[in-house]
Amino acid sequence: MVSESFRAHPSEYLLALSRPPTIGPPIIYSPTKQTTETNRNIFVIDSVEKMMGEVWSQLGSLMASIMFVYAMYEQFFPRHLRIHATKYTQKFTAVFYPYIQISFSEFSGERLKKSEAYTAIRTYLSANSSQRVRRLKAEEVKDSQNPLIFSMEDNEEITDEFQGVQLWWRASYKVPKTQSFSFYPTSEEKRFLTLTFHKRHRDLVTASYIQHVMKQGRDIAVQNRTLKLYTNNPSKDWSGYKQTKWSHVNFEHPSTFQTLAMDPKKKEEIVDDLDRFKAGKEYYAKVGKAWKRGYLLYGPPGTGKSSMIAAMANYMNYDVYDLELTAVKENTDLRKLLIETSSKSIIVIEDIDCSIDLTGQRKKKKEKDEDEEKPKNPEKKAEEEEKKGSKVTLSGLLNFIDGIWSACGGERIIIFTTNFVDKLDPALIRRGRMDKHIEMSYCGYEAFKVLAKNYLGVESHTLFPTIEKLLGETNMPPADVAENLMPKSIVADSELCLKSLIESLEEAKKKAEEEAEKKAKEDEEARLKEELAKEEKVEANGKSGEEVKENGSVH
Ligand SMILES: Nc1ncnc2c1ncn2[C@@H]1O[C@H](COP(=O)(O)OP(=O)(O)OP(=O)(O)O)[C@@H](O)[C@H]1O
Ligand SMILES: [Mg+2]
Repeated sequence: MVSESFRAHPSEYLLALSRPPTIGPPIIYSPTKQTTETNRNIFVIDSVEKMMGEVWSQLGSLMASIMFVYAMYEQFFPRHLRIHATKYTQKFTAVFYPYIQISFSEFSGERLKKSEAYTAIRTYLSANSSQRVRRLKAEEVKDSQNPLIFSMEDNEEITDEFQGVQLWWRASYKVPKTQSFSFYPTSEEKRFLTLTFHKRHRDLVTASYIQHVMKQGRDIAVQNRTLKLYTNNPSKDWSGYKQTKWSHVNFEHPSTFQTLAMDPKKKEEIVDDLDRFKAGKEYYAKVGKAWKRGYLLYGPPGTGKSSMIAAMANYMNYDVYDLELTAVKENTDLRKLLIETSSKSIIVIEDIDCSIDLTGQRKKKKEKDEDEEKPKNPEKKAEEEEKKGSKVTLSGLLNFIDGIWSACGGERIIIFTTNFVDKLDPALIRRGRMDKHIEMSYCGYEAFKVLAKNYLGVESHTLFPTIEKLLGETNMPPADVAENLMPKSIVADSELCLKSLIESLEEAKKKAEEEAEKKAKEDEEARLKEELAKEEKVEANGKSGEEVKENGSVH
C-alpha cells in the first residue's frame, strides 16, 4: 500500500503529487548504488507519479469538455430559455441542498452609503473571529479606541452558534464585470458577508439571530468608539459649502466618578440615576415620556460642575455637545442644532444665567415701547440687532428642552450649569425640564478624603482630624483643595502637601473672619448712619412743626 510504504514528510508527498507526469522511458535505478529501503521509496514515488499523471490527463480532458459545453451554452443557448434553465437548476439543487444563504453587501442605497447592517455584523464578527480565524486582516479604524481592528480575511469562514444552532459566516468579494460611470467614488471590489444556515432555522435566524448580531455589533462599536466633544458653529457660518452646524474634537477629559470629590452618598445617588436612565428605554415608552433627562448643576466656582459633566460622559459613554447659546442667532437655529445631535449624547449649556437674557420678554417690551416712541432708520436698526447677537428667547430655550422636537433621537441628557441658581427662571428649571437638581458645594471632609486618595494616594494621616476641623470652619472649593494637594516639587511628600493645605485653610479661615468682622463693622456703621438720619429727620420734622406753630400764632 502507498500509505504504508511511503515514509517521506507530508510536504514531500504533496510535492510528489503535484509534479507533472513524466513522459519517456522509465528511470532504472541501479540496486548496487542504492540501499534496499531507498529503492523501495523511489519505486513507490514513481508509481504514484504515474498514477497521478493519468488522473491529471483525465481531469484535463474533463475540464476542457466542461469549458467547451459552457462556451457553447453561453454562445448559442437562447437568453429567455437560459433564465428558465437557471430557475430549474436552482430548484433542483434546493432539493438536495438544504441550506439557505443571506448576503449583506458593504454598500447600500443610492449614494453607495456604507450599510449599517454590514458594519454592525462585521464588528460582531471581528470581536468573535480574532481568536478563531487563521487569516486576519488588520485595518486602521478612525474614531475607535483601538486604532487597529482585526477582521477575518476574504474567503475565510467562521462558525457561530446561536441557541444551539450552527451558522456559518463567510467574507467574500466580487469584482464587477462592467465598469459603470459614476459621480461617486466606487471601489472596484464589492465586499459582502454571507450567512449560511439550515433551512429549518429560517424563522429563528430572520426573527432573532440577525437582530442579536446587529445589536451586539452596535454595542461593541459604542464600547470601542472614542467620545467626541462638539461645539456649535456660529449660525452665520452655516450657509456655504460645508454647512456644518457642529464641529468636534475627540473628548479626552479624564474625569470619572472615582476622581470626583463629593459626598459618596450623593455620588452613588447620581450614578444610580444614570443607570436607571440608561436602562429605561421601555419604561420611558411605557409612561409616554421622551427618553431624555435634565440635570441642573449649581454651586460656587471650582466645585466640580464641569468635572461632573465629564465624569457623566465617560461613565455613560456619551458624546458631549457643548452648546454656546451666544453663537445661536434665533430660536429656529436652536431647533436645527438639536436635530443634528445624535442620540447617546449629553447636551450642555454652561453658565446658563450668563448665556441668555432670561428677562428677555420684559426687555423686549421696553424696547418695543422705545421704538414706538422714536422710529429709527432701518439700516441702523439692523446694525444694532447684529451687534446684539443672539435673539434666542427663554421660550425658545424651553421648547428646545422639552418641546416636541426634543424627543427625536432619544437617549439624551441635557445639563445646565450655573453659579447662581436663584437667578434662573423657575420655568426653566422646573422638574420635567431639569429633572434632577444637583448642588455642588464647598469641599467637605468626605470630598477631601477622595482628593487625598487621588492626589497623594493617602487614605489616612495624623493630620486628617485637623483638616476635618478646618474644613468645617471654612468654605474652600474642591478646586483650591486639589491645588494645595498637588506636590509643588519632586521631593515634596504627602505630609508636606497636607501641611500646605492646612496653612491655606487657616489663611482662608483668617481671611473669612476678617471679612466677617469688616462686614459686621460696615453693617454697624450703616445701621448707625440710618439711625442718625432718622433722628435728624425727626428733629427736622419737630423744628418745622414748631415753626408752623410759631407762624400760626403770628397769623
Ligand atoms: N469635586 C471635585 N472633584 C475633583 N476635582 C475637582 C472637583 N471640583 C473641582 N475640581 C478640580 O478643580 C478644577 C476646576 O473644577 P471645575 O471646572 O469642574 O469647576 P466648576 O464648578 O465647573 O467651576 P466653574 O463654575 O467656574 O465653571 C478641575 O479641573 C478639577 O481638577
Ligand atoms: Mg465649569
